[in-house]
Amino acid sequence: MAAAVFNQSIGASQSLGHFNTSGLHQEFGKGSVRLISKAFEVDVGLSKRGCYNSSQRNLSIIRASTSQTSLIDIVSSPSHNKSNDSRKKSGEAALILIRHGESLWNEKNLFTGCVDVPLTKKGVEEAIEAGKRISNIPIDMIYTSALIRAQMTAMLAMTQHRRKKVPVIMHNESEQATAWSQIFSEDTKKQSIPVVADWRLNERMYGELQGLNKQETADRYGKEQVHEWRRSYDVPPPNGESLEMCAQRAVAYFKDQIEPQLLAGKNVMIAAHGNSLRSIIMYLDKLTSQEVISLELSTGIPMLYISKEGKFIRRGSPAGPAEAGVYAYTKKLALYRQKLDEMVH
Ligand SMILES: O=C(O)[C@@H](CO)OP(=O)(O)O
Repeated sequence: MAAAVFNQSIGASQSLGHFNTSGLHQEFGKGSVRLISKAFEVDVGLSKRGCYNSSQRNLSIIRASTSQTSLIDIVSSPSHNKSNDSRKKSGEAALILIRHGESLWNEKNLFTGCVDVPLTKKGVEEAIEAGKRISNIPIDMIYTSALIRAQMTAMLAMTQHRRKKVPVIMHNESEQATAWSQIFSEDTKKQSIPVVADWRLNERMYGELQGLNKQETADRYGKEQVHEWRRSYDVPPPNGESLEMCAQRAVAYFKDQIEPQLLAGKNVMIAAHGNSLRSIIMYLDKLTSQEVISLELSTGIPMLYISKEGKFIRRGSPAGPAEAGVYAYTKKLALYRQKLDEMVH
């Protein structure tokens, strides 16, 4: 069984370039928005530089990622695992990015930014569907923005996870909040996934456009002006954040808080927003400020990266929970899948 699963892993690696491009194109082509060809060009570029090549076929066996230290320790100090770094240095970790499902203001075509509106029923369904797609990928840590649409998406997605660990929101806004939300059972902690909510993953602050209708704004100020506000890299909307400004805080947060977890071998899911995730993808995929302009993300579609030795390898969007390729991205994930299967049967 292990050999069979591993062979699938090798196969998935060999056909990765093709899978990635067609998988993403299909996924993003279906929706109202899509991931544009620029990103594929970057994919090919990475492949040419060797990131997707032989190292993929030579994956070392790594511990199944079921162990956890104290949730509070991990969250209060992302560098907590530094002492384990040498053991885990050659490790890989999964990074899942999900843009929240459709919100009530997406539905009304309003500029939303940092206004905190919930998901629509369709958004709820998208989040559940996203959860099915990643239900076999191990998750040790969850990061969301401070906004309810991202938090709902993360929580709804986790209702579908096969491992059935409980996502627990960390409260460190005050000493009392931290003390009052402690868990006193090591077993229960092991069955929990810490969820860290931070404003630095919030949607870009849209300034005086927040609450305005996108179409009416285009009619009033012109299509070009609105496109510049929405998609240029460094032109902010009136009194709001440009993508560059959004990237400064979102990518800094990713580097300071999330990357150390990945380097320590923790599998991470981030549920966030169109523009905070575009900034993070710009960093992961080394997109230029020109290339990121045409990067569009669909609501509720999970995107998987493998973090390996400080590099990020884009693996596209898991097509469905039953698809072998989803589990066979790396030997570690294949072994994890096997463990889950053994638990069920
Ligand atoms: O309104 C917003 O907050 C964002 C995301 O929905 O819009 P845009 O796609 O224009 O960046």
